[in-house]
This record gives sequence, structure tokens and C-alpha cells, in this order.
Amino acid sequence: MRPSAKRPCLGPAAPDSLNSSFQKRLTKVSIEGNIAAGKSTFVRLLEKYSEEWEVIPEPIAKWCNVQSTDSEYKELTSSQKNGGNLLGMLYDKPTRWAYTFQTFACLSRVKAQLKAASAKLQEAEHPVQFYERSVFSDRYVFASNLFESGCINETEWAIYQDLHTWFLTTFESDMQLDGIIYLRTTPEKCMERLQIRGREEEQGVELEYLESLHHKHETWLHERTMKRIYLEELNLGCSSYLPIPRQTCERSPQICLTWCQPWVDFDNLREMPILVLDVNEDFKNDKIKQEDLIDKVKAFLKS
Ligand SMILES: Nc1ncnc2c1ncn2[C@@H]1O[C@H](COP(=O)(O)OP(=O)(O)OP(=O)(O)O)[C@@H](O)[C@H]1O
Ligand SMILES: Nc1nc(=O)c2ncn([C@H]3C[C@H](O)[C@@H](CO)O3)c2[nH]1
Repeated sequence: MRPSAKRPCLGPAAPDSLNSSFQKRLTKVSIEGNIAAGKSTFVRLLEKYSEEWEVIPEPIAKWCNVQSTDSEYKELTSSQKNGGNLLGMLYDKPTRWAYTFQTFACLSRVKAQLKAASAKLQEAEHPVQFYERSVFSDRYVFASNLFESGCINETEWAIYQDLHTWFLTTFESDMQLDGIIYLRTTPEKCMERLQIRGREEEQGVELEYLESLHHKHETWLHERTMKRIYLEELNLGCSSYLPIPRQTCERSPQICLTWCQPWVDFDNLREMPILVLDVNEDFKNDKIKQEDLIDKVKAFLKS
């Protein structure tokens, strides 16, 4: 599929020839990490470093009902008037809202990734887009964790995966990444930063939740040992991703599980270059550490 073949009109489109030359030059990198690991802080550094580097922030404003004049935000207004803040609703009652949140988060990430790059970036010689998280962490970290903890049921999980796979195959080239930067922290450090940040919706988040998300990130991005398990007896075509040592799914230990090779779903994820950065230490107020991080990113992009 050519890069713009199925792209809906979400921003000013460049002529086809310019667009395809831009797509060839463009490097797309996702920044992954646990809640409050420091992604936004880190991408602000990147943004400042080079005019050729652009950040696509996580659309949290949309999830929290922040009023905006942007026409894209308007589509949620009526349901939000009734329902309120989706992130808050998720943390208040995950069994009720996890599926709704997850499908909406996935949709908003797809839309963000389909948006045309700024005119300035399109003129850059070596343009780079950094995404705060991706459709991949949406599924393999958050949604998968909510399924395994029982907040998303089997039917919801099957529908979510169907939808996710459809998005990824329909917008294949737009969704592809060239690399991932994993900001690695301990769950305890994340809890500390989460509390300091004091986002109202997150006040009920427990260390245990951060530990499960940490485990998901580690098996995916550090150990690279995430494997696929088929939940065969349910015959729903539904599957889950669990790390190697666990032999059963907590939700349905009675069902028969079959191992198969890692990362069968999306080919380019299997061999994805990953840069792991330890950000447990304070880099916010340390110029030398900041330079060191930037150097590592530059070397990663070159490689
Ligand atoms: N290396 C660091 N040293 C000290 N404080 C940090 C560091 N990185 C982030 N912080 C602080 O921790 C808090 C959370 O950081 P930030 O908002 O960047 O996290 P995030 O990963 O973007 O969060 P989320 O997962 O919610 O999107 C902020 O108050 C930030 O100032
Ligand atoms: N359940 C769930 N699924 C996601 O895809 C997802 N992405 C982010 N978040 C939560 C983490 C922070 O509280 C807040 C900001 O990152 O939003 C998510 N929660």
C-alpha cells in the first residue's frame, strides 16, 4: 500500500510526490514507559534540541474532557457532558469503563498518527516524529493488562483486538514505526513521580497497577520475551500475551494453552530497534544527563 492510499482527510494534504518523498525521509519513533516515567518531560527535551524533531503528544486532553477549540475535540462533547471525564471514569470503575477507554484511546492514537506533519517538518532534511506511546503499547501493555486482570472480558478483548488489527492493517504504513525508545524506571519511582505530579484522576492508582504495567513493558521492550498464547477452548479467536515463565492465564486457568513463536501479529514489531534509557535518576535538573540522553537518541537515530 502506498503511504497515503487510504489516509482519510485529517489535515492539509501535500501533493503526492512531495508526500512520498517526505514519507521516505521521515523517521517515526515511539516513546514508551510506565505511567509518570517521565515521557512528557523527556519529549520536551527532544523538541527543544532540534527543529527537525517533532513530538506527537498522547491525547490525554481528549480523555479528560479538557475544553478545546480544536474541531477534533468537539465530537466528544455531548457524550462527555453526560459521562464526564473518561480517564477518571476508568480509574473509578475499571470493570465498567476499561473497554470504552481502551477503544477510545486506540482510536485517538490512530487519528494522531494519521495527522499530516507540520509544514516545517515536511521541509526538513531528516525529519523525525516522536510519539508519546503508540497503538502497540495500547494493546500489548494496557489493554492486555486490563484483560488479564479481569477488567475487560473475553468478548470485549476479542472485539478490541479485531478493531486494533483492522486499524493496523488498513493504515499499515502510517502506523509503522522505525524504532522505540523505552524509558525505564522502577514502579516505585513512577509512584513517587505520579504523586508529585498530582493529576486528580490518578490519585487512586496503586503500586500494584504500576508493577503490572512495568512487567508488561519489561517483557515487551527489555527482555523481549513476550509470547503469544491462544485461549483455545474459548474458541473466540481471542488471544493474550503473557511472559514466558507464566504457564496459565489468571483469568481462565482451566483452559488449554498453546505456545507459539513471539510476535506473530505485526512483522515489523519483531525486529524493531529498541533503545532502553534508564531514567530513574533525575535528568530534569541535570544538564549533563540531558546531553547524554540526547547523544544516545542521536546515535540511535543514526544507527
Ligand atoms: N527524570 C526525572 N527526574 C525528576 N522528576 C521527573 C523526571 N521525569 C519526570 N519527572 C517528574 O515526574 C512527573 C511525571 O513526569 P511526566 O509527566 O513527564 O511523566 P509521563 O511519563 O509523561 O506520564 P504519563 O504516563 O502520565 O503520560 C512530573 O512531575 C515530572 O516533572
Ligand atoms: N488503560 C489505559 N490504556 C491506555 O492505552 C493508556 N494510555 C495512557 N493511559 C493512562 C495512564 C495515565 O494515567 C494517563 C496519561 O498517560 O493515561 C492509559 N490507560
